[in-house]
Amino acid sequence: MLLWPLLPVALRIPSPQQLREVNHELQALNDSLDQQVAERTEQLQESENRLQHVIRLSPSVVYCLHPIDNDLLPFKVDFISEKITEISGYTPEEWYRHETLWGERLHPDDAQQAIENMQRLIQQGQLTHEYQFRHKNGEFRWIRDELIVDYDDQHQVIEVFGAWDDITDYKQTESELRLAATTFDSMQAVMITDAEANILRVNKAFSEITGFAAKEVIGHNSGILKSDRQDDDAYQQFWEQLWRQGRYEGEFWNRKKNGEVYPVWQNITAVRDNNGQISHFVSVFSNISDKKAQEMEIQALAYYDTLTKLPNRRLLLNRMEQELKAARRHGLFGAIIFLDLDDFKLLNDSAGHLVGDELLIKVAERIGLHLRTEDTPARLGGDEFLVLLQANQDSVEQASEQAMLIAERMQQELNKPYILNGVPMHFTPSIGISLYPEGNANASELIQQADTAMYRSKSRGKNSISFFNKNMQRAADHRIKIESQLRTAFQQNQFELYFQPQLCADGRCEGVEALIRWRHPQRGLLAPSAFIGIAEQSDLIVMIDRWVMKAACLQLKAWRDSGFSHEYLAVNVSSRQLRQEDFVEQVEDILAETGADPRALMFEITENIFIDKVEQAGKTIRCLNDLGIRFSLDNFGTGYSSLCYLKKMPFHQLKIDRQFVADILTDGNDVAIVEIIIAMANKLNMQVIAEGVQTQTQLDVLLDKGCRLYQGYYFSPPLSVEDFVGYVEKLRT
Ligand SMILES: Nc1nc2c(ncn2[C@@H]2O[C@@H]3COP(=O)(O)O[C@H]4[C@@H](O)[C@H](n5cnc6c(=O)[nH]c(N)nc65)O[C@@H]4COP(=O)(O)O[C@H]3[C@H]2O)c(=O)[nH]1
Repeated sequence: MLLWPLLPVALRIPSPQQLREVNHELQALNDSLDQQVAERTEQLQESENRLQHVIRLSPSVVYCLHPIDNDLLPFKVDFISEKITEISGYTPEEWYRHETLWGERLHPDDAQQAIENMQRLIQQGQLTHEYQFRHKNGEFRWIRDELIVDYDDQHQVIEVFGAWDDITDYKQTESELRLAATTFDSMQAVMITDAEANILRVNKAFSEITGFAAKEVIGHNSGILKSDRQDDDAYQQFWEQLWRQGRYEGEFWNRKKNGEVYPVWQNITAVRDNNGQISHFVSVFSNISDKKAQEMEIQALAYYDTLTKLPNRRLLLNRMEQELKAARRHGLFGAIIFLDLDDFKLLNDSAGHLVGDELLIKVAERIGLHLRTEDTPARLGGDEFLVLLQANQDSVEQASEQAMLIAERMQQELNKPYILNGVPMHFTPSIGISLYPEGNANASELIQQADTAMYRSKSRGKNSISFFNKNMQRAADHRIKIESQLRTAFQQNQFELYFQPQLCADGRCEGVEALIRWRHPQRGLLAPSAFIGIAEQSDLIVMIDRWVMKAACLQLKAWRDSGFSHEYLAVNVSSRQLRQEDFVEQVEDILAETGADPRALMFEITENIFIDKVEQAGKTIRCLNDLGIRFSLDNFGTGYSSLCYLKKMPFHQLKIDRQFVADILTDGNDVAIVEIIIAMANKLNMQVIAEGVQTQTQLDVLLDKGCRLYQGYYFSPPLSVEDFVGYVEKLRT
C-alpha cells in the first residue's frame, strides 16, 4: 500500500541508476518502517505492562462487560481483574465461565434493584450502585459498583467498563456512627467533658433537662450543674471512684439553670487514650424526679395512713424498735400513749363513715398539737391512735410524769367540741400509757401493754388515763386527785399565806418570807411539798403563783396601812411564772390593784431560771427591778450556778441553801461553800441570808463567817398572819 504513490514515476521506465536509487530508498523506507513498528510495539508493551500493574495494584476490581442479547442481564463478563477472587471468592475464570454468577449471588433485598439498574445502564451511559453480594464463603459483602458505557458512532454499545469496591467496613462504620448519633440525640442527657471535666459537647436532651443551651455550658466546668444538696465529701468520693474504676453510676442532685434542684440517675464512663490515660468523660443522665415522686408516693402508701396522713402501724413499729434500742443503749426512758375514742362506733353508725372520717382527721390534728418533733403520732386503724414519746428521761418516774402531762394535754384538747358536718359534737378519749424500756418487751408487747391500760381507762368510765404499770398508776391517780382537789381549793379559798421572819444578827426582824399553805378539808394544813410539785406540772402553778402574789401584796399594803412594816416581804416566784411573757404587766396590775409598794417586795427566784431563755428572763428581771422590786437568789449553790449571770443581773440578796447550813458543823466542804458564798456576796455588794438555821451553834458559825441575816426554825417556823404579827411585836418589846 505504501508503494502506490511511486507508480506514476515507474511508468516513465526508470534507468538502472534510478532503479538502484529507488531500491535504495525503498530499503531505507522499509528499515524506517520496521524501526517504527518495533518502537510502537515496544511502547504498546510498556503501556500494557503499566496497565497490568495499575490493575493489579488497584484496590478496586476492574472489569469489562460485553453486551449480549439477553433481556434479563444484557452483559457478559469479558475481563475481570484478579482482585475479584479476594472480594467474591470466585476466580476470574469462574466469572468468565459462569455467566449468571453475579445475578445469582445478589442479596434478595437488593437483587431486583441492581438488575433493573443494569437494564437501564445502556440508556443512561453510566451508573453507581451499592448492593450486597454473597461471597463464596456465604458471607454477604457490601459492594459499590461504578459502570461506564463505551458507545460507537451509531451509539451502539461496544463495551462496558466497571470498577467494584468492597465497602463492607465502611458500611459497618456508617451504621455505628448512625447508632452513635441516634444515641447522642436520645432522651437522655449526654455530656462529654475532657479529663478536667470541662464540657466539650452536650446533646439536645441535656439542654431540655438542665435548661442550659449548649453554648452556655461548652467550655465551662461540669460543676456548673452541681447543687448544694450533696456536700463536698460526696463529690470527692464520686471523683475518686471515677478516676479509680473508670466508671460511676448513681443518683445525684443537680441544679437547673433556673436554680431548681432535681434528682438524676447518672452514668459516667471514662474514655482512655492510646497510652491508657483518661482523656474524656462521657456522662449520660436522666431526670428522675417523677420516679422519685412515685417512690415517695409508694412509700407514703406503705408507711402512712391515707386518711390522717399519720404514720401507720408498720412505720410506728419500725420507729419503736429503733427507739427501744436507743433507750437501752443510753439508759433513758420514754413512753407510749394509746388513745381510743369513746363511742366512736356510735357516731359512725348514726352519722355515717364520712362524718367519722372527718372526726378522725381532726383528732389526728389535735394529737399533733402537743407533741415535739421527735415524738411519733400514729394511727393504728379505726379510732385507735398511738403516740411514741422519745426516750429522753433519766428515770422511769420522770418518763411517767412527762407521759402523764402530755396525755392530759391531749385529753383536754380532744375534749374540746368538734364541728362535724356543721354540727357541734363532743368526744372523749380513753388513754393508756406504757413505759419503755420495760424488761425485754418488744414494740408489739409495749403496744399491747398500752392497749391493756387503755381498756382499764374504758372500764373506769372512759375519758381517763391509765398506766399499765401499777405503781405508775397509783402515782397518776394521786396526781389526778390532787389536781382536781387543787381546783376545788381555788373555788373554796383553801389557800393561806404563812410568814416566816428573817432576822438580823441584832435580833431585829429585817424581812419576812411569804409561804403558801393549803388548808385541806380532810388532811389539815398542807405544806407546799404536798402539792407544789403536782401544780408545777400543769397550769395550776400559774394560778397558785398569781394568787400568792396578790395575797402577799394585799398583806403588805394592809401592814403598811396599819404601821406594821419591815424592810421587805419576800415572795417565791417560780421560773414558769417569770417566763410568762406578760409577767411584768401582771405584777404591775396587781400592784395597781392592791396599792402595795414595789420597793417593799423581794422576789425569790431559783438558779434554774438561767437554764434556758436567759435573755427573756434577764429582761423581765430588769424591768421589775426598775419598778423597785428587789431579787433574791434562792437555794444558791444547789443548781445551775452561773457566776456570769450573778454578776450581770441586779440581785439584791443571795440565799444560802438550808442543806449547807444543816451540815455546817460536820462537813468541811459545806463550811467552805458557805464561806465562798459570803465572800462572793460581799464582793458583789449583795446581802447574804442563811436559811434553815435550827441551832445556836449553826448561828455561831454563820456569825463567825460573816453572815448577818438568818431564817429558820431556831427563830421561828412559818406562822399564820396573826402569830407572825404577835411574834414580831414580842421581838420589839
Ligand atoms: N427543815 C427546815 N426547813 C425550814 C427551816 N426554816 C424554814 N424552813 C422551810 O424552808 C422553806 C423555805 O422556803 P423556800 O426555800 O422558798 O422553799 C419553798 C418554795 O420553794 C416553795 N414555796 C413555798 N411557798 C411558795 C409559794 O408561794 N409559791 C411558790 N412558787 N413556791 C412556794 O416550797 C418550798 C418549801 O416551802 P415550805 O415547806 O414552806 O418550807 C419553807 C420553810 O418552811 C428550818 O429551820 N428547817
